[in-house]
Amino acid sequence: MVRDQSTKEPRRRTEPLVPRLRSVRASGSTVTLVVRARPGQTLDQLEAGVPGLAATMDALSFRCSAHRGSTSTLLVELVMHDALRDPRDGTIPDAPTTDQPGRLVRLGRRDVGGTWTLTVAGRHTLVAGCSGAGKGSVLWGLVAGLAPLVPSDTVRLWGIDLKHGVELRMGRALFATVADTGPDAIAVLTALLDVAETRGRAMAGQVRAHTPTPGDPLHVLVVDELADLVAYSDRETRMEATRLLARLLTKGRALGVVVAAFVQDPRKDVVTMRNLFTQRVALRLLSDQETAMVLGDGAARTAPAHRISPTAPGTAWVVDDEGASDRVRADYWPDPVIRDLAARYPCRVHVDPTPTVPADEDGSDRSSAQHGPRLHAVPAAPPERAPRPRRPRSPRAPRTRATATATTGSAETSAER
Ligand SMILES: Nc1ncnc2c1ncn2[C@@H]1O[C@H](COP(=O)(O)OP(=O)(O)OP(=O)(O)O)[C@@H](O)[C@H]1O
Repeated sequence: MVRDQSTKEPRRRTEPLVPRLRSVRASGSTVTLVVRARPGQTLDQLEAGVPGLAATMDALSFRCSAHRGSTSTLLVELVMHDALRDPRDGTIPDAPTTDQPGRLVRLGRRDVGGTWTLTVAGRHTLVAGCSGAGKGSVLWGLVAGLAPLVPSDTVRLWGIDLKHGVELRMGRALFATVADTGPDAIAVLTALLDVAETRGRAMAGQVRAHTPTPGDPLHVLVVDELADLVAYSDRETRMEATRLLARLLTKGRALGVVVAAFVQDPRKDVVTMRNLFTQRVALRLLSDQETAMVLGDGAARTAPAHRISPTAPGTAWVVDDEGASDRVRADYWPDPVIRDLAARYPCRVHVDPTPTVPADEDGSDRSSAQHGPRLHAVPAAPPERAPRPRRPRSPRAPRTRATATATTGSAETSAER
């Protein structure tokens, strides 16, 4: 028999190579698929098909990762309804979440279920979000998670808030210092660099990572609106702050000196040292370019922070160490709760951001006073200044149910905006 090659060959070549669906599991708001590549297929090819699959299934968002580290099997989590829709208030922790200071700080919820945590120790954190995106929720969640270790000076919080200290002074007693002028901010950065230098010398050849203990703390610098410091202040402050901060970001991590910075506008001319931050959180952003700037190339597709609804402040996208993205929502911290938090966990070391005062020798700051940072440490809580008036805070209830998908391109459309 003569085979008709002209009709059969082309059809065989165009047959799609369908990956094998290994399992499907529904739980809570998510459907989890395990998909195995066929011979010749790669995980990247499988991943490229997930946005289409999610759109077909009307999923709100999706998350994919290599299944148990496999190079041929993909785990796809499709989020079918918005578990993060209703806002939730933060609660003051009674104790640290782990016995490792600065690890697993609880910030809120993940849309695939469970708690959203961040590790602050050993990482520099950049949180970006447009005005009203809810940066305050992430900031106070982070501070609250560390707060139980503040009174024992196992964690020491430093603040820079050049908007007259309006945000950070709400919880002023938690902080060893809050700098609200350019020169004070430079003094704070200089002092923290001194701490890092001193520790670096002491640790050389002994240990590679600092372990916080009472009196020899994990130093966490919280910068509210980074652009005020590195982009919008006077030229001298801007240049010096950028230089000091870049040095701190380069050497501080293993030495127990970390930075958590918050910024509205992540553009390159605003935050030149973006890439020195080792973990990033993208709250609502204004464009897919901003999403890529904060979370990295390709993130606009898998972690579309520019599509977060303005009616859901505190919602963010994060990308973990393995490149998997997560939609999360921070708990909300009303002003009275922040004040209670500060009253419950006051910092007992006051650092006076006046560069002219000589270093303290009384041993109250073993990590830094020995080698004389330019700031003055006293073993007492600072006198509380009356907080300056700020915008009233009250949680925004969502206006409509989110119908958006992270995948279709038409997301969070008319109903939301
Ligand atoms: N997690 C949250 N849940 C519910 N509502 C929130 C949440 N976070 C913030 N909000 C609401 O959104 C408002 C704006 O939040 P926030 O002040 O934190 O934004 P922001 O990003 O710091 O803005 P800006 O840069 O303009 O100061 C709050 O006053 C509050 O009403």
